[in-house]
Amino acid sequence: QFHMIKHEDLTWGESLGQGSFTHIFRGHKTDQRDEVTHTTEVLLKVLDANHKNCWESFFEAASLMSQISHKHLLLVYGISVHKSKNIMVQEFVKHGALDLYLKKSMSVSVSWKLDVAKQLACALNFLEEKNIAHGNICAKNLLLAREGDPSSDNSPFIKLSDPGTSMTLLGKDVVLDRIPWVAPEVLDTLEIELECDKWSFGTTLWEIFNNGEAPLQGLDLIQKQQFYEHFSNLPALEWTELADLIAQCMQYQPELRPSCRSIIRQVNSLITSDYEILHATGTLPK
Ligand SMILES: N#Cc1ccc(Nc2nc(N)cc(-n3ccc(CO)n3)n2)cc1
Repeated sequence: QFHMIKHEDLTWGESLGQGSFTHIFRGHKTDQRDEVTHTTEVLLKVLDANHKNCWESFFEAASLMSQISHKHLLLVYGISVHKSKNIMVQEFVKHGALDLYLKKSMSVSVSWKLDVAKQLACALNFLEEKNIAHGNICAKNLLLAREGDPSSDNSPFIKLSDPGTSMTLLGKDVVLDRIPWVAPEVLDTLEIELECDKWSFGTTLWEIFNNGEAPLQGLDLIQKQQFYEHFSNLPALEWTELADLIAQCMQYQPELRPSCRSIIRQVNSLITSDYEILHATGTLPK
């Protein structure tokens, strides 16, 4: 169910950092189509050699992304296996991960952030309709394809990245370190259900409206575990309606979390609300 890409058709560029058990590089792939050679810029995601046992889950995550296609889901061209290297070949998304982008550019507007939130909600709704749980929703896995800028008022465009190695194969410490993105019930079951993505959506909203600052950043793994044991909540944002939506998503009882339809409706009402107009124009409508 995968397009296999020959290693000799890949050229490697600079390293762009690393994720859980993976390294990412800029690169190119060439393919011959009716005697014409096409060169495409790609992102090469390599599974660490010392985590070879995760290769099924690494490719399973990728195959999830290639079985379905949606404008807000990352395009995976295929995989390449060469000697001990397992490589996922992804479309290169121009502006990279949203968390780094938000940290760098402190000037994105409330409407820009709401636009991104709505796109993520649509991607989750699409996955929910297919009964597919992603399992790793966070700002680091939201990729910015188009910046959108205030002057020409064209809007941002995001793509949801692959979920990466599944929770079950990650060590307990890696799962604990994903607090508060990972839903509390996952710590016991290590099972990813649709409701888990709603919890993570709440955490990601919090990140976006805190300019990419990671929630619970300073806490160690014990303190993170206690955050859940004490049924704690993230600090509420000053925009009450937004804080309410985050609180609904981050309810400890999975069945109480809102449906994606409800999340989209609530994000839409935030978009049309006075607070947004006030922040966009500096004045409230008469
Ligand atoms: N400076 C810079 C810069 C870095 C990366 C890209 N592009 C890109 N394309 C992808 N397909 C995936 C990613 N990722 C980045 C983190 C993760 C974690 O999952 N993915 N970045 C563009 C500019």
